[in-house]
Amino acid sequence: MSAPLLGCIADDFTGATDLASQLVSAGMRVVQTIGVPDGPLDTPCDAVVVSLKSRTVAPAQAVRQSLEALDWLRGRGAGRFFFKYCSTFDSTPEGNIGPVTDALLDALGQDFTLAVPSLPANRRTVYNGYLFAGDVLLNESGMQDHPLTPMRDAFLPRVLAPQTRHKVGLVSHLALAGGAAGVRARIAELRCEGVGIAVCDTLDHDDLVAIAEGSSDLSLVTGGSGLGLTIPATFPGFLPRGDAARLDPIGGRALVVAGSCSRATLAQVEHARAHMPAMAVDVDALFSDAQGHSDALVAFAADRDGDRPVLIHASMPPERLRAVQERYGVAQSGERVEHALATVARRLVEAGGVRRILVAGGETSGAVVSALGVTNLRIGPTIDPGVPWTQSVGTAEPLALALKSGNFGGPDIMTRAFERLA
Ligand SMILES: Nc1ncnc2c1ncn2[C@@H]1O[C@H](COP(=O)(O)OP(=O)(O)O)[C@@H](O)[C@H]1O
Ligand SMILES: O=C(O)[C@@H](O)C(=O)COP(=O)(O)O
Repeated sequence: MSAPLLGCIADDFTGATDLASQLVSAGMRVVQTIGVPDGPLDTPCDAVVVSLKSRTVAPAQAVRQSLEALDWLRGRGAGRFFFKYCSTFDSTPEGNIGPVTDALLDALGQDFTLAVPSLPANRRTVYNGYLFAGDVLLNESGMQDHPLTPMRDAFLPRVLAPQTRHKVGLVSHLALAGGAAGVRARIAELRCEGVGIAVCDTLDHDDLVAIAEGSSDLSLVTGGSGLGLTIPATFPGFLPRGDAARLDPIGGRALVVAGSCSRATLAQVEHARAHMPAMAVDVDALFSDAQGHSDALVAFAADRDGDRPVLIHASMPPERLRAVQERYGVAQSGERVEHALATVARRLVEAGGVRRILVAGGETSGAVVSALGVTNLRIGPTIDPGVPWTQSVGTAEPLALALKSGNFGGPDIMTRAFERLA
């Protein structure tokens, strides 16, 4: 089997489907694996995206998982690599963007890479090193209240510097004005200055074209999924394929599971509550009687007729979330909620006839997909930018899964997604 051109390592599952979907849009055949596979790759493809759940684990663990993924991808013959993290640069003060980038560079014997989080299609742009989400700076976008990775500084070189042992620099919009040649020249300059990781400004798609072309001789690039649209064309001789996004039709009951507390998901949950039966997770009940509360959630969702989706959500606004986290701890409450949502989804698939699931939230998606025993995902049509329908491989029956990044999607995505599938 021919080797994939591009090997990708994604630090969460929604991020992985986001990247996979951009690569598919650019005409690549993509396989998305859940974790690092045990064996060889049995499907021909142009790119492989290994989905990890490494965004918020301890840095040493994230590094270990990422190096295992790199080894496996190299073993499959991939020659260029992409470390995918969030377009809002989600990280803790210790990592894991810096430590994983350092480790991948070392393993590849390289001393330089780019950090390109931008995703202009979803209005994530970078200007003079400052990351914007929509019209506002990252730290005013709601991300300052993220349950696990609150982002309180929009100046990315300053966020990255304490996480890496490399000197951090900037490829600014001034260099991008010179197109791919401008990027190449700036990279050469930064290398002479001893910079190891350069954050890239990006305002629009043309900038992503210039960055992809100007960095095509780097073994490793890092960033958000935006570059996924422009990297494929930089492989000499690559011919985009037209049939990359076809999936089998999947019937069965529909479920929405929301564990994201982002502004976008909160608005989507509010919209969905007006259009489908919905039950909120009670975190206190999860701590006093996890099994009993899980039974109640399953019973609520199972006791519905017809094709209309049912919503189970833990999502809550920042002030209520803070109170929960003060009571039970950030990590402990997050894990408890993820485990509960994943258990409910698994039980409803095993015994409730659920075959179509939209999950909101990256960590939540990781927990759900792992509980369902998915090994690979085939990437299908896009619902909203960065959110494709996918089809599971490895489950007893194929499932239709949409793994939605917390911040992605229009207000009605939780209803519209299922219409798109029909
Ligand atoms: N009510 C809640 N109380 C405590 N933690 C919660 C609650 N709702 C969600 N969480 C946790 O918040 C985290 C949200 O992260 P994630 O699923 O990655 O969403 P996003 O995509 O917005 O980052 C998860 O760990 C989830 O379990
Ligand atoms: O880059 C992005 O914004 C997404 O692909 C992503 O990584 C989403 O992460 P979550 O917001 O945790 O779902």
